[in-house]
Amino acid sequence: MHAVINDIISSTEKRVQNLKTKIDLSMIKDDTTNKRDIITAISKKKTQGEVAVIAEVKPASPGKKLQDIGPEDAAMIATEMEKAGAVAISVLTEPEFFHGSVDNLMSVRKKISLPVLRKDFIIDEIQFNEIESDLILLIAGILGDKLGSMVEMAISKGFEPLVEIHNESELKNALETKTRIIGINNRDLSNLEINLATTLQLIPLVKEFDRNNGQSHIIISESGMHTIDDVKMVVKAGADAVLVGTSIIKSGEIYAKTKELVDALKD
Ligand SMILES: O=P(O)(O)OC[C@@H](O)[C@@H](O)c1c[nH]c2ccccc12
Repeated sequence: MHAVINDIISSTEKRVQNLKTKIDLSMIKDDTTNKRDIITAISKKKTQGEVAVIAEVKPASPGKKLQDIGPEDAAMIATEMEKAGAVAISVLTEPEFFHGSVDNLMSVRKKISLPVLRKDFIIDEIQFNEIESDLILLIAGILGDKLGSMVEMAISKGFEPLVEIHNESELKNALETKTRIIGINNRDLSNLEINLATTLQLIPLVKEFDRNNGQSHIIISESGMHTIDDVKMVVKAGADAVLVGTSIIKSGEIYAKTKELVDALKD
């Protein structure tokens, strides 16, 4: 792990300790009734010849500020993304390194009707009780042996888990869990470098597993995509959806940039 990731995990451990003193167990929700389904939404995009773009409300990444985003701005940005045809919205809730907040997520989920992904560093089940979302990110490289049980707990709490992996051994671990969605992160958490070839290399392994086991995972390519060509490349390789933050936020034209990527397959 890169030093920054270790710092993020330490900071998350403190947040979790703090949550444990604050969250009353009676607050635990297992509300599976009003969840928004991303799997159907993704297949619908495909039949329309559009790219399933999960657009991310991302105020910063470690050491790089993008845009101050409070709850009102988050809702406005997400509304533009929804209008432009995004299939789902990802909202950063990690406060220290990504300047996100659970208030941003709450505000977004109230304003729009797309499925919402909670983007954070989930290391303890108590975090499932912090806020409601449709999907929740679980990072294989961080959870290690705990991945399978965290996936099951997330499901029992009504979340659709999105398990993020970056290499073959993390993928193997992910495929042993009950997750239906695999996110291939093009960013290597050990050096923070981006390489879109990660997606191209790992997709065939998922497909092979699915063929041999009669399963069909949804594959999302995550991070480092900026252009129509980037998106086309990973979709042609078999990605069912793409997760894009930085290039949409940095463009300053949320609607236009999101739409450009949604329409990447049209000419
Ligand atoms: O901003 P980008 O390069 O388009 O990437 C978005 C998303 O993939 C990235 O924010 C991300 C991927 N995995 C994460 C885990 C935690 C926080 C953030 C992330």
